[in-house]
Amino acid sequence: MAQQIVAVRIRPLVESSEIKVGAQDYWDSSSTAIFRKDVSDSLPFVFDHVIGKEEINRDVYNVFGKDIVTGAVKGINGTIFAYGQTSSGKTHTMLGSDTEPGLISYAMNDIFSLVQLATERCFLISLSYNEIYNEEVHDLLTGATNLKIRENEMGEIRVLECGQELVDKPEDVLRLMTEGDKRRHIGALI
Ligand SMILES: Nc1ncnc2c1ncn2[C@@H]1O[C@H](COP(=O)(O)OP(=O)(O)OP(=O)(O)O)[C@@H](O)[C@H]1O
Repeated sequence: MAQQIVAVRIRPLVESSEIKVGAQDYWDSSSTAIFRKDVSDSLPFVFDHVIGKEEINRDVYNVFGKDIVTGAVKGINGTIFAYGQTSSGKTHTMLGSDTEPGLISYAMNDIFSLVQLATERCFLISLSYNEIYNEEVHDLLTGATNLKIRENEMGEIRVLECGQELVDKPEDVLRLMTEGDKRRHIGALI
């Protein structure tokens, strides 16, 4: 049975663009809901989890990513998906920064470590990298545009004819995903 967990992550205000111009933090939270501070009787927006602004990417990965990655190595399909408006923190969460690795780094390290331990099985690890923009699917590895998406008889969603690169170490994945101006596209790991 498919399981989905939806969490909202509250990010700190950004010094250079938000604190400097006097932006305020309007949200209070509990462990599963967020509320507007400035609205009396604000209705709660409820999620499976609220990730507080003090939590770093490693905490987020350990709570939300690790089980999905461990499951994937055992053959269970899994997706980690960051969704949100511009500047909400998708790239920070998935890719990270020079000072803080993102979920993709933690996931890749775990995948390659788990695969090395599973000596009784053989693994082929490949990367596809697609962007959905204005309802169109683009291939960020090959440059192909307007790819088609189809569901197969197993109920799996596939992007048709998208490029694939074989990878044999975690660093290959980050290099392929960040060379050129691709850094801005990152929001999901499937
Ligand atoms: N949890 C966090 N802690 C500290 N800074 C964060 C956090 N999340 C995001 N930021 C900062 O907020 C800013 C916007 O984040 P980010 O670039 O990740 O947004 P995005 O959702 O990927 O935006 P876009 O859709 O425009 O690409 C960046 O300066 C980033 O460093």
